[in-house]
Amino acid sequence: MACTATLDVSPPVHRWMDTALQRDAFKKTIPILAAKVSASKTGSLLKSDIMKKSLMNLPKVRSVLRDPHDDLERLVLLNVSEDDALSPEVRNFLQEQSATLVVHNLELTYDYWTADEILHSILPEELCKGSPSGFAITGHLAHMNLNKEYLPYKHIIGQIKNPMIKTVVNKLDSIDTKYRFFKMELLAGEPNYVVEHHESNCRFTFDFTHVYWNSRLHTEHDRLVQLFRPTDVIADVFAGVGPFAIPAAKKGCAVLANDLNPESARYLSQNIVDNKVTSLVRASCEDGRDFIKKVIGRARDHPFPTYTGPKLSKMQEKERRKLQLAESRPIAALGLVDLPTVENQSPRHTISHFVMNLPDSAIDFLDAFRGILSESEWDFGNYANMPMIHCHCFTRELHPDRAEADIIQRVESKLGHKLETEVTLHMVRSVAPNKDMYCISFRLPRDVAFAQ
Ligand SMILES: C[S@@+](CC[C@H](N)C(=O)[O-])C[C@H]1O[C@@H](n2cnc3c(N)ncnc32)[C@H](O)[C@@H]1O
Repeated sequence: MACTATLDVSPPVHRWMDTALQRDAFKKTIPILAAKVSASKTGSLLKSDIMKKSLMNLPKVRSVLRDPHDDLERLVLLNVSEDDALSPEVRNFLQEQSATLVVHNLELTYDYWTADEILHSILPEELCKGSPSGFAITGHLAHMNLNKEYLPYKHIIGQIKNPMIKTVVNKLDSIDTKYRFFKMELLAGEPNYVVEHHESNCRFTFDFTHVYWNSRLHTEHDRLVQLFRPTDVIADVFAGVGPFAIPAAKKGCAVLANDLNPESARYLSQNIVDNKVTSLVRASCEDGRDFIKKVIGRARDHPFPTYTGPKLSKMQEKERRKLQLAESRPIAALGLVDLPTVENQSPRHTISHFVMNLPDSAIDFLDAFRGILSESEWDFGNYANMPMIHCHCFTRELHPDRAEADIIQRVESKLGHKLETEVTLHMVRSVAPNKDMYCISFRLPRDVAFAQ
């Protein structure tokens, strides 16, 4: 709770508020002292070491005001209400500066306090300890996960919002099993769930109630996109509305982006246009398994234009590799992930990376990679280097060694092959007390890709 030396600047307590948030009730007037000095002296007061501990220093509150009665005078606000609270040194210093002490009424209103502070003043005391802190904000929409003990207060909690937020929703426990989007209930504001969200210099539009979006994956999106070279061709099997595909294309990559949810595919197409990457991203709407089987042929038959932007310098390559090693757990027995595969192709027709972010079941799709390449001369020649696979997954093994063993075992069993070289495991986030999300990256074994 905000507090200065002797003043209580916490919001008024209103534990009786139940359904309607009355913002006016949060007005608070605090009489404080101000040093009235000529405008030319304000600098000496503000810079003085003696005054440091006595100056008003509150967020969103201006500490120097014009004197309403005299244009040439200023009021330097102090953090006390009684002059006894000032030390003798401070009083002497103010006298030397010909400052006089006056009472100023500091007016704080609802907007002054943070959502957390307001929550603390309205929730029953026993709920204040672990009160839901803040909101996750996406575009104009704030969403929160309220535990069951907060549910009786959900409507009032929903009303605590800042002016940028037009809609507040509570994420319900149930998640759409097929397309992974959250069911949500409106707590406050307009029932408008189509948001425009900005991330990684890209603009994403989507309907929160019909597609998957998780702002917490922002760093994971960035991490993978940074691994890609601008010359790469990426196949995004579970692309959603494009949080990997669009930023990758913005750096020059060509992307085949797929999602089975027709709504995701529709917003993905809109985002491709809005972000002006139409020549670099192709959207499709089919099952991931079919997409994996067909995508090699699509890139071969309809190549992407050659990358013409600036080349990565040796230095940038080194940095990229360092970053990859720093952020992931190289699986010692298997070696490190090497730099991705294909050098400047002209035009681009060979896939360097597959992204598979469907953590619940992406591993189950890995057998679709068996036989994606044929023994044709073209495939042999162009896939001298196998693509990298970045496959997201969950594990209930919380110890890193056991998580590694569990994930590798499931991946190898689905591929029907041992993972050979260049394997790393990256812990993305903890999604529940007993469930972690990982990304395993590995180079597709040749024998799997060329399997009969
Ligand atoms: C966890 S979301 C990830 C979306 C996006 N890549 C991201 O990082 O935010 C998984 C996506 O896979 C899509 N999906 C679910 N099952 C699928 C399937 N069988 N084939 C293709 N896409 C599928 C869902 O519609 C959803 O958009």
